[in-house]
Amino acid sequence: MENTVLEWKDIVKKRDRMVLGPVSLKLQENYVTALIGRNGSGKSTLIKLAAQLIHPDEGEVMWFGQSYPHGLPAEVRSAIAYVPENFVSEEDGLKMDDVAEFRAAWYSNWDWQRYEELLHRFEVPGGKKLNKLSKGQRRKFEIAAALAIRPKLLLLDEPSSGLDPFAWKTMMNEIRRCVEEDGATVLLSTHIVEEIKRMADYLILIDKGRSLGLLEKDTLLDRVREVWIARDDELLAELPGIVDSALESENLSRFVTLDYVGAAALMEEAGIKPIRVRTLDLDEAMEYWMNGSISSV
Ligand SMILES: Nc1ncnc2c1ncn2[C@@H]1O[C@H](COP(=O)(O)OP(=O)(O)OP(=O)(O)O)[C@@H](O)[C@H]1O
Repeated sequence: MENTVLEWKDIVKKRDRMVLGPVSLKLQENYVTALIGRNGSGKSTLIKLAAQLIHPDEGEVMWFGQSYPHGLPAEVRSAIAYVPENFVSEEDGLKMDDVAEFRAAWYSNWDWQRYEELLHRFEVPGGKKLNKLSKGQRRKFEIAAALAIRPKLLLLDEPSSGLDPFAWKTMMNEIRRCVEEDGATVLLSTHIVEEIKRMADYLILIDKGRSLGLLEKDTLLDRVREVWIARDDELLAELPGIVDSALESENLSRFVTLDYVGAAALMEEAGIKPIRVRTLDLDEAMEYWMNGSISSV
């Protein structure tokens, strides 16, 4: 049986102009899950709850099967790395190495070799104060420091923001390495389809503070198809999961279904063979999902 590393259980968090939740979601061990959704939908709020930077108004967050409403104990906290979207200003005037020393003392699994190696690969100049780093360099430092913790749970809020393409590729490889070699579980919020394609095993879609569910990426791709058949309006009206349809010519219909297995079974029953079937790209499939068209499994 798979282990649950993180769980949001009936979570409600009230924000100025919106309410996140109720949300119930679980992350299984050793997978990468991408949080997707429009700006302001609640992705960072969910991640901050997972980092216990904020507390829910209702419900509870569980880490490794337990809730800690009065604060994460040191051994649990030291298994969790968090790279925020915006960095804390209290550390601005400190030198990188001093911040690293501080974190090394705090996190029991801190790996100096990994930290140095990552800074070298990211080409971040050593010894600088954090506020003297460029935005991308600062993010590289934070990613290196997060990975140096050798976390069991890695929380990344839009990690690629401001990274150059070389650093972006290094980051993606290193995150996968962290999952494959260290058995880490990763949650990252992103707007970048390529990042989801390359890294994510699962997707969570957040829309206006609500979860539209958690789907395996491959399941999403398997479900959605664009199909062309000889015109049969009666059959088309019965097919499941139709989200888009058009008459291409007098005798040719085209439709998109979110339940291709169900649609194919009905077509077979009716003795209709599709003329053409197209698998959608991830960004197209995600767009249908975002439009509220697919429920989670
Ligand atoms: N500290 C806060 N206090 C009050 N409201 C907040 C706070 N932080 C965020 N919000 C509000 O909560 C909502 C969700 O914000 P959140 O940052 O979680 O969205 P997001 O999905 O991460 O957005 P983006 O993709 O733009 O980063 C927004 O309406 C935002 O204005």
